[in-house]
Amino acid sequence: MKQEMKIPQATTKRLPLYYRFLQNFANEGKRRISSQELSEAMKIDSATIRRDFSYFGALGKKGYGYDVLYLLEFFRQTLDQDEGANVALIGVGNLGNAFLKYNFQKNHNTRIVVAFDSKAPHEGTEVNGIPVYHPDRLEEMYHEYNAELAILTVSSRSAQVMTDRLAAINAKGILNFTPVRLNVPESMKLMNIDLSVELEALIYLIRNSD
Ligand SMILES: NC(=O)c1ccc[n+]([C@@H]2O[C@H](COP(=O)([O-])OP(=O)(O)OC[C@H]3O[C@@H](n4cnc5c(N)ncnc54)[C@H](O)[C@@H]3O)[C@@H](O)[C@H]2O)c1
Repeated sequence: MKQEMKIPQATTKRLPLYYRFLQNFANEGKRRISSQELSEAMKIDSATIRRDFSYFGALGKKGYGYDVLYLLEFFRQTLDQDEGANVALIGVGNLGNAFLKYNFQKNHNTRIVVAFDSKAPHEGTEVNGIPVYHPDRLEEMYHEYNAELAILTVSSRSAQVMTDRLAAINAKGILNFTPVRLNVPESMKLMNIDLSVELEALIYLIRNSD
């Protein structure tokens, strides 16, 4: 992202969501939207939306709401939607296979360009048209395919080792699906995705709603 200011991770995570909803509104021909309308569509409270938007400067006007096309352009640039990113997938088991079969590009400019699995042959194979190599070739192929970041779906015992190797080749970020709390250098961005944590949060919401 181009932004230099410190934006909370929770806000960052919502940006692609805002972008998608704004795209829908724009496609419907809507040119103006209030935080209340966005709130109802996205099921996020309007105070959160206003606070999120405030990190990017005063994007809305009182009594007018937000200019949909302006916001869309703003988020598109902020999220680098034009450029997209090349992603490497490390670990092609149950989860990794599902990611290779899911076409990210339908919604985003981001794509998995190369994958690695210890069961793959040295010369490589293909899953859904995406090359899969043995991890012996990580350092060589990561650069060959211009990967910027990695999705980590290896078994727990390999998680830190592969993270260290990714750090050594200056991978910019890791989306970590393993349950391991990874040590990464400061220069590397890390996001952890844990379905059980998300599920617990949902259960909490269900139990505590009136
Ligand atoms: N975050 C979540 O919500 C969630 C959900 C399910 C599983 N997981 C985690 O995701 C990971 C993958 O789960 P899975 O069910 O796909 O497991 P899996 O055993 O089916 O797949 C792991 C794959 O990693 C490969 N691998 C192991 N070491 C490697 C290395 N050094 N380099 C490259 N590939 C390597 C294995 O050959 C295997 O194909 C696990 O750590 C699991 O705990 C997370």
